[in-house]
Amino acid sequence: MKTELVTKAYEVAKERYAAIGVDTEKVLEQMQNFHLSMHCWQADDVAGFENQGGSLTGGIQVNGNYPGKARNIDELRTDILYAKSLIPGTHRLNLHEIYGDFGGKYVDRDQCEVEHFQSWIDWGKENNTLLDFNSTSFSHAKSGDLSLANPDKGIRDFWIEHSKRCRAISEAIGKAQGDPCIMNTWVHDGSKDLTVNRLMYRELLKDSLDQIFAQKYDNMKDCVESKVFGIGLESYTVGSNDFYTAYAAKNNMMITLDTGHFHPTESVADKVSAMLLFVPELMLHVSRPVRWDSDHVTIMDDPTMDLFSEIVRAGALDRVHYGLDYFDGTLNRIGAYVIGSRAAQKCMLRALLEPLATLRKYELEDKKFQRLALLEECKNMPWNAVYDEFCVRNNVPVGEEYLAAVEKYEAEVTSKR
Ligand SMILES: C[C@H](O)[C@H](O)[C@@H](O)C(=O)CO
Ligand SMILES: [Mn+2]
Repeated sequence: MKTELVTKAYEVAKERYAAIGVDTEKVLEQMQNFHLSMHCWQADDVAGFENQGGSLTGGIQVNGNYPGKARNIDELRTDILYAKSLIPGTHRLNLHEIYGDFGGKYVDRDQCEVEHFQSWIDWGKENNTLLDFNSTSFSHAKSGDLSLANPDKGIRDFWIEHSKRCRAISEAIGKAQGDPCIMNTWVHDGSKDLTVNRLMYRELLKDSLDQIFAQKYDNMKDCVESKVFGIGLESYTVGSNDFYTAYAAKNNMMITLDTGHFHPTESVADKVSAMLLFVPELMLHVSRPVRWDSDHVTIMDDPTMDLFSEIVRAGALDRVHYGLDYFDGTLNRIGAYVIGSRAAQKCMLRALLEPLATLRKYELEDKKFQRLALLEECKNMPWNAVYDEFCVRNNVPVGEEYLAAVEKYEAEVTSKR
């Protein structure tokens, strides 16, 4: 696309926004400081490099067998860097423990060490990419239906040890990169059918978490992720939303809001202002549920736009971390990264371009018609010209131009796998 065309459209947009009191240059600066934490697991359908040949378990599922998924650490890194080259701005990478550099050996989950992530730390430095981390309770012989809430002490201790080691790894990553590494704890623990022991499992989970989080660190931050249900674990989830909201509030910890982990009609956007009054920060797992937690690729849909608007309206840009979490094996996986990342950025951009001062003035003056009218007109404002300008300034393809770039990589790289 001709840069002059984009610039021309941006200049018009700039004037239109200035007329409603919005400074697009300031917003573009804010967008430059808006960093996603891209999930490493879209590149290989959550397989990882543990080398034990098992299948994906733990209540999650990937559908599709689109050719060209990353088969090893080098392919995964190359794919992620290519995806990043098509997304404006600078972004973090969110690793799961099973993506360690295990050198072809089988390293069990209770044996993982910082050394298995040293090459990731080096890669992050070389590629200007800060890292986040996740413990991994799924896809293991000891995963079963229960990990940290397992009444079997041996299994529970195994997962407690794993989680403690993951926190130590996160601390080392955070220290090395000079920026806190955010570690997410999500365990799938639950029950397919009726259980008469809801309290006992939750007591066990609470006790496990207390043991895991007893050690205090300076260079990592913890977050805990709830879920409404898992596949094959439909009747009960130990780490429900109520459980983790209470746990995080009591322990002054960060909560992870996965947009696919709530009842379909529940507004995740509405949780932002409620939770931020009681927990220090939020981590997002931006996904797209379709009927169930199906982890479809993020798009610019109403729930995602609402979510980002609520963050901006709450003045909470710096209290939220912006992880993505979807895994779709039915389409080009690099394309999936680009679509989802750009969609999240567009939702944030639209939120930042809202004439909030005017809208709030209308609301306080009880001008309901004016408030609604302006909210409606915002949808028609030329926000897309601002996004295009953001792409130009970051030297990445504008608009649909990235399709050709993804196709080229497919032809030259992934189709040859
Ligand atoms: C792979 C992730 O850890 C996983 O998706 C988790 O965050 C989740 O959302 C499970 O439904
Ligand atoms: Mn998640």
